[in-house]
Amino acid sequence: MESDSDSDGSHISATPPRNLSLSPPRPSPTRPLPPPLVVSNKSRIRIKPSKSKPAPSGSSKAPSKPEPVLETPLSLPTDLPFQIRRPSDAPSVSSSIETLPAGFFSSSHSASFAKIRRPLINQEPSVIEPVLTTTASDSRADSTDARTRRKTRLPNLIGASAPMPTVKPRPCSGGDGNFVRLNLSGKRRKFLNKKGKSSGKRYKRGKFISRHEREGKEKDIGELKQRGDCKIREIDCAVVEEAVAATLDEPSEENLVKILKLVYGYDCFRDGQVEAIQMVLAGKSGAVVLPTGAGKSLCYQLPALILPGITLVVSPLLALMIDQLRQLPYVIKGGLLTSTQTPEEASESLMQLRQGEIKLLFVSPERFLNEGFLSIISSLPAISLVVIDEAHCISEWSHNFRPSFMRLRASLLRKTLNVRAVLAMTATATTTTLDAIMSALDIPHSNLIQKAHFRDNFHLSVSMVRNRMKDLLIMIKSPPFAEVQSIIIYCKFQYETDQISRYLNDHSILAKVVATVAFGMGLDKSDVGAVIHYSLPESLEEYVQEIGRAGRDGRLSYCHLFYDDETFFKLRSLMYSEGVDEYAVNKFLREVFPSDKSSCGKICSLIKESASRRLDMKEEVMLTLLTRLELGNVQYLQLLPQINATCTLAFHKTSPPLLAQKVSAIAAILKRSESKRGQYIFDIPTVANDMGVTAVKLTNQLYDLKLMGEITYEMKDMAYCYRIIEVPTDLLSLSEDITQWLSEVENCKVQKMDAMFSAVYYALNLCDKMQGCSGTNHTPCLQRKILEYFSGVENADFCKKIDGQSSPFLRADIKVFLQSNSQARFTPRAVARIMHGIASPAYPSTTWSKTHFWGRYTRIDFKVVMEAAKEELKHLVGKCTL
Ligand SMILES: Nc1ncnc2c1ncn2[C@@H]1O[C@H](COP(=O)(O)OP(=O)(O)OP(=O)(O)O)[C@@H](O)[C@H]1O
Repeated sequence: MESDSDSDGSHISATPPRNLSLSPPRPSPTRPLPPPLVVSNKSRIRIKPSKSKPAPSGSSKAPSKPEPVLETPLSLPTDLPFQIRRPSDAPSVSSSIETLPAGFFSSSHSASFAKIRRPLINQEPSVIEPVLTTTASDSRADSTDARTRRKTRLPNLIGASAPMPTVKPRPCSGGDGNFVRLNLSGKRRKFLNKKGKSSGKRYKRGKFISRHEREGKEKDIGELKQRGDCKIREIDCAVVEEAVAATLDEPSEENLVKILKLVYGYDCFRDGQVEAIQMVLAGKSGAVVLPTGAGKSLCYQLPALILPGITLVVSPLLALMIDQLRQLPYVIKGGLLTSTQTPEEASESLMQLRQGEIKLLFVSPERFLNEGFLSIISSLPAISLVVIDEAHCISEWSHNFRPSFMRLRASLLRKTLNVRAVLAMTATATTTTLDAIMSALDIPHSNLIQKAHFRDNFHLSVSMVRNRMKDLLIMIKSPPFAEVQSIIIYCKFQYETDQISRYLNDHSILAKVVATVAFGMGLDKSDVGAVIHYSLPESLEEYVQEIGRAGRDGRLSYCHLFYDDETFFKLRSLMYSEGVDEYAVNKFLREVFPSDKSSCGKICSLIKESASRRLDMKEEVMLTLLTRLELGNVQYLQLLPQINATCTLAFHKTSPPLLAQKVSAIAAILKRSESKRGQYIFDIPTVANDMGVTAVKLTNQLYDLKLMGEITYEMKDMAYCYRIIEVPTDLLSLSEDITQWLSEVENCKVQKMDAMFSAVYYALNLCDKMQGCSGTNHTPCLQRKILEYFSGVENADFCKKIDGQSSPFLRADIKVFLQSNSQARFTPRAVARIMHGIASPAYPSTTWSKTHFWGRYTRIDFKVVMEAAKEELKHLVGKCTL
């Protein structure tokens, strides 16, 4: 297939290159990179490692009402990129949580809404794995430029009379290659505090902010509201309204361009935007697949302004929602609804929604679990449009599947919520993923708007690693990287970021370390001029998303990837870290469904941590299975918001029997609780079932009693909560079906990893260096590989690093391992995981990495190891749990 690059790739952008030598470093991929240039003060880079802290466990000590919470706010530096990864050192692209940009809550930040405040009591654990970001602190561009070109980021508050920013006309972007206004200041964005001084704080996570700081933040938000009211020149609203009315009557391109100019200051639309906007304005549902940074947000922002009803935007990460809310033009009144808000704040937002003060509402997919939310939303004035941002998260065949996105189906959106049109947007969907998205949302193929998969302003290169750290240092110090304003370095493991940070600091290079997937996914930071992949990405989707953070100003950007076999083997092993066998699926189903056939309607819970260990199944996998049991062909259960399942309660005023006479909840608790040293311990769902109420209702009643001083209580054991709809009659065939599905998902992940390897291998070894490729420029061939991959083209030169070959020592080693651990009951998968050095809930690395077989066979296909383990276990009947 033809590359979509129309040049030799050394200068592929239609727009001017950065003011630097275009010749990239010239090392051959297998030879060391050139010696470092002398680093002047001007090009120093600061690195500051982030510290990952475990999410606080749920506790009833939280002062606010114990409403179950599904999203997790993390405050991270707003001026920094960041990445959330899986809890272990294993990398993962899926995260069922939401994150806030660091520093978002800090008093110095120009926060754009006042709604995120409450400390979480029921949150999913999250671990941040930093992406190392290096940001050159020199300011090469002159300050006049800086003043004139700095992008005005205005808070988008919910107030009805929000004034408009001054809008300057911008040059026509003219296609995929031209993007954001340039930011040549070379200076870091500083967020000013109340006194107009920079706070100096760079990194703070929401969960750990003190009350004092929180109060400061709220004040700031109030000030921002005021500032918005008085300091910014208003656009003539009447003119905008007139243009909107005209466009409603006749949604012609001419009318749309008028609004575009008035509101954004852009002269023309980019490829795909008008079609998408017109489709949505016509009330049609559609899918939009445009490259990273191509301007997908505009495809829903303009309709949100024009359409009479509300636009809901479902986004996978809180950080993205905030970023997008912040970037909304003032005329579009935006809001955000998350379960991190207090009930009062949430109802205030809902009131504003009802009164039409919010036109565009960002929500997380988890919100669609909440019946209260659904009934409120369906009672609202018309929802004109639901937008699914990062829609690939809907599909299990994508690189970033999120079970909660599965809920966003046409049936729910159209039938239950009576939504007029649905718009799915993504930059990274293979044909299989796209089919899955469109079928889930009932979008006809004729309504697919798909443009180039790839922007054309990337200079891509790959090199084989010798000494990765050294190679990196040399690369950062050499042109063109040395002259780029901001560089992101993506790492897979947190320890790598710490190592790199120390190493670069030792070499007089300062850099910042920051984290979360949000920066890999959708954040729009215009001054990133280069991306370095310190480790191999897990898929071409991930690669494309991550390099997509560079060159968003339309200028040529440099993306280099360091490849080494060791990392590849390690990552490929990790693709098997979530897999589950039929044995475990069966055990899981038996735990989920009570043996009592008359349990339909019953509320049940599954305590996450203990179940995960017992079943040797990751919590995310359990959630995926529960979601499938809800949304599969047969609805076996209905997922409810997560709760803390175990409550320990103490009475303070009235004696328990007396209080029980007055309060039915207490009577029910006394019947079901175990008394220990004056405290009453009980299971929330059990008592809720007895009372015929939901777990949330029961906890609300307890909260009221606590406010009255009658009781105090503590809650623990975060659990998935669900109502049984139908008990499956044939558990065996159901587990068979689910296992088959899980195995296909696992194979798909491995194939993605192999495709990533194949593209890199091709660039390094097989490319004939024709059509612009060279030892240091692999743009044409990588582009071709990416395009083939996304179009589902099978190609002959697809190469795998790992085949089905075994090792003569494998069986013998497994035998020795089993004999020396005869006390344990292994499954073949558990053995294979240990041989591949993959930790799992029942076999944590803290214990099992001590065996010298740990990770010994990463170079042998996981399935081959598993087969060998199966054979060996057969010989050890009694110890085998096949
Ligand atoms: N017609 C246009 N002309 C000029 N700039 C535009 C136009 N449309 C959008 N932009 C700008 O392009 C930048 C990138 O847009 P946006 O963040 O919507 O990209 P995206 O497609 O959502 O990218 P990603 O997939 O990486 O999230 C924004 O700063 C936006 O203001």
